[in-house]
Amino acid sequence: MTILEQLADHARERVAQAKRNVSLEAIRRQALSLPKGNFSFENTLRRPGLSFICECKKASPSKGLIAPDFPYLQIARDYEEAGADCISVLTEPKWFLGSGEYLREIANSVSIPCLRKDFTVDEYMIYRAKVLGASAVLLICSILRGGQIKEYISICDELGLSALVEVHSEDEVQAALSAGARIIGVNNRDLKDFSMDTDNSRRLRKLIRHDALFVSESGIGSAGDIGKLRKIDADAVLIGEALMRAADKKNMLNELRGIS
Ligand SMILES: O=C(O)c1ccccc1NCC(=O)[C@H](O)[C@H](O)COP(=O)(O)O
Repeated sequence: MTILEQLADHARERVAQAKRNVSLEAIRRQALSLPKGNFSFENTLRRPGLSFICECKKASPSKGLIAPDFPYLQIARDYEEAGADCISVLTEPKWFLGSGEYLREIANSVSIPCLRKDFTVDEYMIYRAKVLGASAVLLICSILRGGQIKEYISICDELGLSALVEVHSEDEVQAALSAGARIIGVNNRDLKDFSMDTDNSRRLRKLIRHDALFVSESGIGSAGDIGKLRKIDADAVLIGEALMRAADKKNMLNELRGIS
């Protein structure tokens, strides 16, 4: 079983457990009772220039423990102060050591949009994301069927949340576009074997022109990487590990943004 299949299976178990405490109908009602979101994540990415989505990630399947000391609120505030456009918060508990509570607290403490970074396998997780204060959720094409991607985008639309639809191959770009994705994230990491190829963004960029916003994800860690992504007109970059390992995150983000 690949790590991605294990992550998806475990997400299904988490959802089954959560439903024993709060039913799907109850979480749906709770989410719909909140003011509808205003698609702030998507609108932020639509602004001219390259947007920076900065990630709060304590650990990962490929790297193990990345940040033994993880003052997530301070990290999120530092990102915002240093000019991050959005924050990505890992909520997966087993491999990433994330938590929904991190997302809730961060979303309450910053004024920029927050993405719930998790392995969405059930509509329940989208309603929960809204309740936790997220402005966007991640939909990974390779763990969803085409019909599910479309259905989940329409649930996001109902709630005013943005959907970042993640792809790794040409077929997945087509699936994302057919499902009506308005934001497509190209992952440079192959989530089945962890191999990294930052050229994947350049290759798939040609297939995503004006139909959707283009986000390059993973393995981005230098001003040189950012320069290449500016050249292909990426709308946004999603950066995790390079920032998490930097002792001075504000300084690192400034360097990546080209601000000295
Ligand atoms: O990061 C992993 O090891 C990983 C393994 C399996 C599924 C997802 C994984 N990462 C999630 C991400 O997509 C990254 O956290 C995100 O794109 C940032 O990547 P990076 O800048 O390389 O930390």
